[in-house]
Amino acid sequence: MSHLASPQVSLAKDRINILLLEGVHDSAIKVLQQHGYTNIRALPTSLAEAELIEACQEAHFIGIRSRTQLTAKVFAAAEKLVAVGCFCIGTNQVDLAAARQHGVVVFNAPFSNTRSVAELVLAEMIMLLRRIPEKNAAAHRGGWDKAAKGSFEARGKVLGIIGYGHIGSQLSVLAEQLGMQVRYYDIETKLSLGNALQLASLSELLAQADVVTLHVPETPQTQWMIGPEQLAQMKPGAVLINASRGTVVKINALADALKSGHLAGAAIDVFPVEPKGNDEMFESPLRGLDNCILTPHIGGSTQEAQENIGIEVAGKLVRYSDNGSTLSAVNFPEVALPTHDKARRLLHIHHNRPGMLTRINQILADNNINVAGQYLQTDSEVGYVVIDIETPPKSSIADDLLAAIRSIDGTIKARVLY
Ligand SMILES: NC(=O)C1=CN([C@@H]2O[C@H](COP(=O)(O)OP(=O)(O)OC[C@H]3O[C@@H](n4cnc5c(N)ncnc54)[C@H](O)[C@@H]3O)[C@@H](O)[C@H]2O)C=CC1
Ligand SMILES: O=C(O)CCC(=O)C(=O)O
Repeated sequence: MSHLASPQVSLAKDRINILLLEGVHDSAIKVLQQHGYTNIRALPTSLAEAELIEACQEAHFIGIRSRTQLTAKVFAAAEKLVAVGCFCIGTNQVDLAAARQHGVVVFNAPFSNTRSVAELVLAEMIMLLRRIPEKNAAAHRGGWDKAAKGSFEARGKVLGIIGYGHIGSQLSVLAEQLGMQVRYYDIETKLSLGNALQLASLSELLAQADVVTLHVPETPQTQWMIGPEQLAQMKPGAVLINASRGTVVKINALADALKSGHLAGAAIDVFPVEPKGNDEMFESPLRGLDNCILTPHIGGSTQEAQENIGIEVAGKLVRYSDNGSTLSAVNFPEVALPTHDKARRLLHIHHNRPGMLTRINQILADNNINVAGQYLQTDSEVGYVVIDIETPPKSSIADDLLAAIRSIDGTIKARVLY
């Protein structure tokens, strides 16, 4: 087989199409441009599935936040897609398994907006303990509720944190500065910061806390974890905060607990169904309840967080595109790679079956190609091998060699970096 037919088998950067949705911060665009990626389409909103499928046909990289649903159907249609950047923490809006099956690597920003969420929750906690939402609403209507009844300091109160990860643990430290007693429940054993205490069960936490706040990811185990039974276990007059995911709390049950007065208040940032854009009507059984703070999923929406997330996730996309590194990918075997100045780099994503590497190496050997370095990581389903090629020299790896490697049964995707 000749490997000299055509030297150019990877795309020039100006032919790589990048689609950014949901108002991803300009910092991402700057990073991409600084690295030579100029073909960027940035939209302020999310897209519904049919529009998304159309928009994805030509995209090599897509950037989203929490609204865009990247379903198996979208991945099946997005033939050129190489990687997805979630410019947020949560990746539940992406069918990660489908992405992996199509050889699409997914990245996120695991902590850049966590301080913003912790600060918002801290503020809401104080507002709720002081009954500010209903006093504020009354004042807007001309009322003047100056009573101290039902208003409390945060000092000395018990804060119950469900999910003691990046957000929950930062909140724990901030709340202790206010003199609160922190208790938390997590399915993992965690390092307790300060004087925080890990409790053995959710029920114990619900029974003890004056303020309950949720900081868990969306998983099958967290779905509807707070329903009528759990709300009934909370202390009368306690307050609930949810800035995690809308599927964690049964919203009708919460509305009932607020209307009955069993709970004194709530602050909710995330909802089972959220509008796709700023112009779509927000519907919720919580609307109109004065003791409930409603915010439009803005826990992480600060200038600082969005700018940092833009830089972080765009950086991960650039690194994968330029260098092949999948370090910190959420759905893919992680491979950390050195630079490849003196070599061409072949990236091969395949179903994890015995003999894949042997077949790739056989093709390289048949073509008298010398391997300078080889990196392999696999998980139960997918293998990712990166091969640095020193000989033949840079200009002589060609279309037919890549075609031969792509034709190995079990190949999902293969590309070459120059
Ligand atoms: N409202 C907003 O704008 C934002 C919302 N989020 C949401 O907050 C969630 C948490 O964020 P981080 O603290 O950064 O995540 P993290 O992954 O650092 O922490 C999550 C914690 O929850 C625990 N956990 C998982 N399942 C659990 C269960 N069934 N019961 C109890 N604990 C459980 C984990 O062990 C972990 O310690 C994210 O997954 C995301 O959905 C994150 C950022 C912004
Ligand atoms: O800012 C966003 O779009 C989503 C924030 C969020 O929920 C997350 O980071 O998981």
